[in-house]
Amino acid sequence: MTTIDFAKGHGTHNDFVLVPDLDGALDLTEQQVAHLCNRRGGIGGDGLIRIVRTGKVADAPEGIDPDLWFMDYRNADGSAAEMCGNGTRVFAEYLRTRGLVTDDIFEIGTRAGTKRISTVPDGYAVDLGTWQLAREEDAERRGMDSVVQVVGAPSALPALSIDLGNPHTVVALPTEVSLDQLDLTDAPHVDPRPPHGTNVELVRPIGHGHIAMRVHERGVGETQSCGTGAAAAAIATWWWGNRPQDQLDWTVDVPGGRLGVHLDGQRVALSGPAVIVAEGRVELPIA
Ligand SMILES: N[C@@H](CCC[C@H](N)C(=O)O)C(=O)O
Repeated sequence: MTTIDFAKGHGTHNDFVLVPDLDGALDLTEQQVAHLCNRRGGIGGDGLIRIVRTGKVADAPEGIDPDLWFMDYRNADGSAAEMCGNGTRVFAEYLRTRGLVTDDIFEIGTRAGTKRISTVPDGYAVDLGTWQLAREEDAERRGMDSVVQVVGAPSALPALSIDLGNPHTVVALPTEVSLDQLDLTDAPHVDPRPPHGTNVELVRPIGHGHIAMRVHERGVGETQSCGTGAAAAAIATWWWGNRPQDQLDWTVDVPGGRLGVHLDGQRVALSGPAVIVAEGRVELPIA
């Protein structure tokens, strides 16, 4: 029987199983990740983060310092994802509270490249890097590039696809559709179908620089929060509003709390809390 150390943490209730693998010896299968993330048979989480040096990660992108701590992120179904915004803060909290990092500003490796993290009064801010419109020509011409059908909305809704390292499809809800009436049990249907799947954010404007959203995450289902999703939602709302240069700071309310997003040209930063709630040892099922 193999048992491993774990910790459990969350960022605005987007929750993760953290697995320290300080010497890079663990090779978790999809089934083992799915088991650990299972809320009944395992620890439970929206995703799993293995804490390992970049140099020990076979599929780490080139160009990341091999000594940097790497956020090896997997979704609850075991699939690997390029990026997790809330995960970066929880990862940072683990590194700092366990003495693996002592600086207030430091870098980590991710499948979407090196990310810079800073401690801020309410937690951490992470520079998510550059964002792209996934289908710029369509977006510039029509203000949208796809349509989304979500249970609870009377008709298909226009949407904008944004790449933040991982894929997002953002829908601005018309005034007659409330966030509460949507049923996100199943993944919303996105047309055209994104080649690698997508996270879908449903957004409602609340005020100046302030939006609320719900999210259905690729590889997970509906979650209480998604950091890269909050960034995508703020970017899309800003972009639809003709990119006002006096509105670069956004507050994004998610079911699990509140996140901050700062836009800076083609770059975007995310801020919010991070909490470690438990740690222990858990038995790993045979792969
Ligand atoms: N919750 C995360 C995003 C996690 C990855 C996502 N499900 C994907 O597959 O891209 C966040 O806070 O950004």
